[in-house]
Amino acid sequence: MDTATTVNNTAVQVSTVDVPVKIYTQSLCFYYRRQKVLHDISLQLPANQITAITGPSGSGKSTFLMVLNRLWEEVEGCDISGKVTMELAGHFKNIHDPTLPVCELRRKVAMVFQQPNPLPMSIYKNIAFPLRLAHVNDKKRIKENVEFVLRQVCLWDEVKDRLGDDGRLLSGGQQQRLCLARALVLNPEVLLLDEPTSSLDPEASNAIEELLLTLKSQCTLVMVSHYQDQIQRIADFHIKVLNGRFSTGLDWRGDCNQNS
Ligand SMILES: Nc1ncnc2c1ncn2[C@@H]1O[C@H](COP(=O)(O)OP(=O)(O)OP(=O)(O)O)[C@@H](O)[C@H]1O
Repeated sequence: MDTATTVNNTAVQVSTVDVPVKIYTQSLCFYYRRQKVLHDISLQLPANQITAITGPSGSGKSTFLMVLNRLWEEVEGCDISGKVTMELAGHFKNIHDPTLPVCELRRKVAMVFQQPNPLPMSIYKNIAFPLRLAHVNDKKRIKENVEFVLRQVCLWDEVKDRLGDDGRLLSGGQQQRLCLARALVLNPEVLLLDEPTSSLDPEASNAIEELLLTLKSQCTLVMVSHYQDQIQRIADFHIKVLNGRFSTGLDWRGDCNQNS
């Protein structure tokens, strides 16, 4: 592995390779009820790459993901300082800019959680719901999109005859793939993944890893993972966290071209 050396406003330079930046954090700190759990994080996340975040339990990995789509604002007693800038629809924006409504940010920055969280509605509606929220009303288009993303996450064959069943009746692994499909249906620019394969069997896990590699062409992936072998297989960059402090540079997988 190589280590990132220089950063400017448009690219992370890793050895002799320049990689465009999608997300900057500047002096980012995060507090739960005044307890500081993220400490002064300034880093750059490369566009259209998979960046893996690893670290011991409780070190702040999930909290960092929640900052990137402002999900922390739904949790009582939290506070933040510093700045997060993201390239969205071709423009760099402070994600806390009042001109960027949080619902619009979350459409572009989707998240899949460690614990699958299907909505209390049918399998079909779980996927159609975000489309409806985004004012997509064309039933044919919704149907096509639902099928497309369910195929993408290798769930279509298992659920095509029971699309009206409650999503919560699926197995844990199926629920995880359903939630990934729901995250993908609005074509996010950034996909945040918190242990995306932790509830999957090896076959489903391999299929999802393959999918994540293909998604690099359409979005930037930031993935928390405890699995070193998974990081070796699919991540391009690697950031380590310890007690809310992030390693200063990105470790770059020298053989990342294998995953391009
Ligand atoms: N809602 C909350 N209120 C108070 N403290 C919290 C809350 N959520 C998380 N924490 C604390 O913040 C710190 C970081 O938690 P976080 O969930 O981000 O860690 P993590 O690295 O993702 O852990 P894991 O690998 O176990 O999922 C921990 O000390 C945790 O106890």
